[in-house]
Amino acid sequence: MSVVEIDNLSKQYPNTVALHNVSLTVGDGEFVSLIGPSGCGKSTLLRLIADLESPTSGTVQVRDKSASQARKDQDYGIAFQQAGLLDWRTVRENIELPLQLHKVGRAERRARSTELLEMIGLSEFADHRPTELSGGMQQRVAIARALAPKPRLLLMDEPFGALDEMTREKMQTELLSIVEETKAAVVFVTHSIGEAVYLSDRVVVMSPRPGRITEIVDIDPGLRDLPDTRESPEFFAAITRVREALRRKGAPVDEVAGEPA
Ligand SMILES: Nc1ncnc2c1ncn2[C@@H]1O[C@H](COP(=O)(O)OP(=O)(O)OP(=O)(O)O)[C@@H](O)[C@H]1O
Repeated sequence: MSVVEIDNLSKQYPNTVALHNVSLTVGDGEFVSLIGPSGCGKSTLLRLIADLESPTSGTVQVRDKSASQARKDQDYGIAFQQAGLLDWRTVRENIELPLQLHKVGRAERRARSTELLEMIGLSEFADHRPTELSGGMQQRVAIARALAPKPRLLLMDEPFGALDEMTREKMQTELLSIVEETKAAVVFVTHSIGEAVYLSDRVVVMSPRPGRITEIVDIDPGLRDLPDTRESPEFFAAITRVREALRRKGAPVDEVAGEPA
């Protein structure tokens, strides 16, 4: 079953065609990364899925609903580069915020935030303010907040972009175990080829002017189970495949021979 169904989506700003005829399906529990040069429309595509923008033409469906209905129903969690936590609320209160909006009762909210705090390893910081946490810790809280209502879909726009390399790798590993546990599908925007390869089932390669999908690179699901994935020749081979796809900037995916539309 598909979680996101994007059909012939175009987005035109007054001076820019940000996206042109983009079609993409994201399956249940699938991890899909969007990668491409600056300005190719990655964030625009994510914002259209989240109904934070309206398309010029084409459609987006989230779990068989229109994007706007899915937003009203809060069918997805969002995490962006800036953790975007509310400084006047404690860490626990931040995590509970979407549950409050869902009108979940106090006891259930507390139980869920306790479970999530444990999952992200920050139980002892429950009553701290976000400003007392490091960038990586804040990012973990933002992810826990996005996961609180148990969404089947997570939309993430460079959530680890501001972190140092070591914290970033740790967060990537944590994110994978979190989505494995919650079975959420993820649409993930990144500038890092390594990050895209490490996390994804499929890497969607985009090119600008007009923004479109040029190739989709499948990543071997066995890659993550290798003893030291990031050091393995298989990992570097996959990175090379994505890098070459980025260099090709070829025809849209439905015109690339042998590629599915
Ligand atoms: N609100 C807006 N008004 C006008 N043009 C916009 C707006 N938002 C984005 N654009 C344009 O649309 C194009 C795609 O922008 P978008 O932010 O989606 O790219 P991106 O691939 O996410 O870039 P980056 O990797 O630099 O974050 C760019 O040319 C940008 O200038």
